Amino acid sequence: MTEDVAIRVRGLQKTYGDHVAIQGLDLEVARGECFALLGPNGAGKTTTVEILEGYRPRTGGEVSVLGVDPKRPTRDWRAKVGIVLQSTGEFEALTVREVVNHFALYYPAPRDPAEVIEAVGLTEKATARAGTLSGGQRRRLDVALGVVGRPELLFLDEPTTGFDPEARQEFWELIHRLSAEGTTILLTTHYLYEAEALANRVGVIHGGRMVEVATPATLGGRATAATVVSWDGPDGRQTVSTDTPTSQVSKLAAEFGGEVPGLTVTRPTLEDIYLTMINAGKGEQ
Ligand SMILES: Nc1ncnc2c1ncn2[C@@H]1O[C@H](COP(=O)(O)OP(=O)(O)OP(=O)(O)O)[C@@H](O)[C@H]1O
Repeated sequence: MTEDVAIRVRGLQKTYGDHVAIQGLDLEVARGECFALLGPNGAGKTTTVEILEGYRPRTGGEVSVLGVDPKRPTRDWRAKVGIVLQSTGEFEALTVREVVNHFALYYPAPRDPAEVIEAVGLTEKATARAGTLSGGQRRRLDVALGVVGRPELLFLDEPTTGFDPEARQEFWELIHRLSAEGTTILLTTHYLYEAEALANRVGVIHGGRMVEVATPATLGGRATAATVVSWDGPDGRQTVSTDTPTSQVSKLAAEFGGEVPGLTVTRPTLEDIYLTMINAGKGEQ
């Protein structure tokens, strides 16, 4: 494996009894990259991530994570990998500070627990017992436990589910800081705007297969998709789909002799593109 690849997956297969959850999935994540796995419920995101984390056995295929097959994790490898699971329910009786301090002890070069608690916005709750935290605060604690070991590679499975908008913004800032420090991040999320805010590239999984890998700006032909120009005309709302929105707007401005009433110029969002891809793939299931 070359040094600049953090995760390499070839032909990954996973079956649960008769059910084929992952069928020949390929994935490559570069070191320092933030990569988001997208896909509908049951697509196979958590299965894939947990195989990469070494928590689920695979049925077939090749997997290398930081140069190690997660089937045979070493202690050194475990220390380099940070994990934020979908939810944790232990440590109810310990305070936030005690839990983070406790986790820091497992790692050779941990971050300062107080700084981590601050970074996830839990300083005011540092002395509260974990069992008394709200859902969103609990999730922040999960994130703190994932990053306290200063991981080279961080797995985040739906990290901001239950976060309020402000907490999500703060979390994104934390992820940007970790990215800037060179941490490789593999994230799953159902929030398309979150993938757009954080990820260098996204991969769409559907029915256990990787449908497409691209940057958020180019997924599904997004960069070249037509722009929709809408305005209020004398006969009601008008809409034009065009590859030359600037000239369309200039023409309208000339027609109206200045401001165009109710003018909007929109490109498809990542969510529009994603939903089109997923709906197109439904017939293949
Ligand atoms: N332990 C299990 N035993 C049997 N089937 C399972 C098990 N875990 C997952 N599956 C099945 O494998 C498929 C993929 O599940 P997975 O949890 O990986 O999807 P996901 O993309 O993470 O979904 P979500 O967005 O809902 O979290 C689903 O059909 C699911 O029912």
